[in-house]
Amino acid sequence: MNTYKPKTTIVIFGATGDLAKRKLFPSIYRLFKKGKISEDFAVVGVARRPLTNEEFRSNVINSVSEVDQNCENIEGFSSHFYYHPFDVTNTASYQELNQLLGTLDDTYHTEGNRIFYLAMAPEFFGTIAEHLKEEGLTKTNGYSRLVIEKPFGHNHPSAQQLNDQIRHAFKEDQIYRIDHYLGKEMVQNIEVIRFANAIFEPLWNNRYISNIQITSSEVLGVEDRGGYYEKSGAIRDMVQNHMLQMVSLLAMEPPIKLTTEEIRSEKIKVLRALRPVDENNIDEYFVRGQYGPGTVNDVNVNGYREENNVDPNSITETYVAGKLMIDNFRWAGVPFYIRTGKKMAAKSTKIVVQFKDIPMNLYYKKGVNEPVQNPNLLVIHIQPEEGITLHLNVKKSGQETQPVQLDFSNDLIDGINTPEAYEKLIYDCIRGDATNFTHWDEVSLSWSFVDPISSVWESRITTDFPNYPAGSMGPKAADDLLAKNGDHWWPLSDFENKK
Ligand SMILES: NC(=O)C1=CN([C@@H]2O[C@H](COP(=O)(O)OP(=O)(O)OC[C@H]3O[C@@H](n4cnc5c(N)ncnc54)[C@H](OP(=O)(O)O)[C@@H]3O)[C@@H](O)[C@H]2O)C=CC1
Ligand SMILES: O=C1O[C@H](COP(=O)(O)O)[C@@H](O)[C@H](O)[C@H]1O
Repeated sequence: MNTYKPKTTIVIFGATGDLAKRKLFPSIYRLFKKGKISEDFAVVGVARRPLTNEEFRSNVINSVSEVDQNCENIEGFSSHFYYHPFDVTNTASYQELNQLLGTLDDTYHTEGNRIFYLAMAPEFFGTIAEHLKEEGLTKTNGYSRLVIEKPFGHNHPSAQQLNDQIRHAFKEDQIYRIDHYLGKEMVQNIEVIRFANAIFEPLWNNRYISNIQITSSEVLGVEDRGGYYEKSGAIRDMVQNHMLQMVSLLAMEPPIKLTTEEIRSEKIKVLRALRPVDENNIDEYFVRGQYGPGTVNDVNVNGYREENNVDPNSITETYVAGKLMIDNFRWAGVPFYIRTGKKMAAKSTKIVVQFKDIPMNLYYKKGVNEPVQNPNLLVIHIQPEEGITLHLNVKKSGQETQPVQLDFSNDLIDGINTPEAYEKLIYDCIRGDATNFTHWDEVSLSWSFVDPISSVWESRITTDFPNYPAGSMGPKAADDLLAKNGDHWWPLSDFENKK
């Protein structure tokens, strides 16, 4: 059993915000409840609104209680929380914060270990990082780590500028860029499924795999984030980060060791091998969509253009489907299809690995009654359910076959909900494991891939929007994208409720 319990002070910038309330406080609590962090920890909340320590602690208790029904020792937990109100653009306040951190280092014996978690709007990331260095908050006997939320830039130039700014204050190995998909249990399982199973790795290439499909569909729309989303769209919001991260985990070569450097280095090679898409070939590879009014779960809902803080003539895409080609030896000729969108029929993130048909299928006869040929599929269920399904063919009667499924459901093994992504990522950061955070090179290559696509879309005014009704699985053009290759999206409904 791992008995190492790291000691640290976590400073949350943006401690009165939505992310802190919904994800960060409950995740830190779960680590505390499971005994994964030592009693020697403190959390300092920073934001502008004037709260006392007691009021802040009460907010923490409320937010934890909302997601955790069984809040043992919540008072004890909240006693580790302190609140320090200030405007992060105010230089003088950082010195006061430093004094507080010095006191907490002594009170909690944290050995000067400090994590600065930037849960604030991105325009503050650079300023805060610079102030932390200039005002001496990073100069301690322990470690100083910077956790940065998304979005990391709006495009390559702005991401580069932000990176240069934070690199003045923190070295690359002190920076933990969050991609919360990398904290999901089944995303972390991709490597294990591939590299710990003799039956998969030998087949994991263009000789045996026909195509790989990654779907991340959402039922929710843009909610109250219309202002942000208008400038982002689905390509920046989901493709540049989460979707490309899943592609790189699925396509990377086996790392020589399971170290942060080796794993990241293999992922980076995948991103370097992505076939560039530009104005000359964009329609061959990418499709965009925007939801119109429709019905979700039997409720009539607005279209995107009717949402708050959205331009009534907006051409922002709320859906993207793409065919990604990885031009390397292993994957030449194998399409990686991705699709993601808001206000779709189901909340679901799934990966479907479709294997090639066997060279001569004795059981498949074209002609009368045409039995369906069922390719072998490996389905990785990321969310809401977590597990793996392997689709095989077995004997039905006579010379007919029928598809069957071998299921592994993660709930059955653990017997409890799997940990929140944020809980795992915060724990990794406290322990200094940056494997499930993105290196600058990954961020940079992802923006380089996505930028030409978004600039073409922004420059080409589409008259087609809205082109899919809320509650559907996206525009027809996304089906055509695969049909051109003789492929089709595996319907998510085929994989639901099978366990
Ligand atoms: N919410 C979510 O689910 C997700 C959020 N993110 C990212 O996390 C970050 C935070 O998001 P979210 O929590 O939703 O944002 P919110 O708008 O809810 O919170 C912003 C926080 O920043 C504080 N703040 C704003 N201006 C200042 C200032 N000048 N000085 C000090 N504090 C300030 C606010 O407090 P006050 O007004 O008291 O100053 C508040 O605590 C963003 O980068 C977002 O993109 C990423 C993924 C999911
Ligand atoms: O980063 C983001 O992710 C969420 C989807 O995350 P999930 O864990 O619920 O799949 C998305 O809604 C949001 O727009 C985006 O910023």
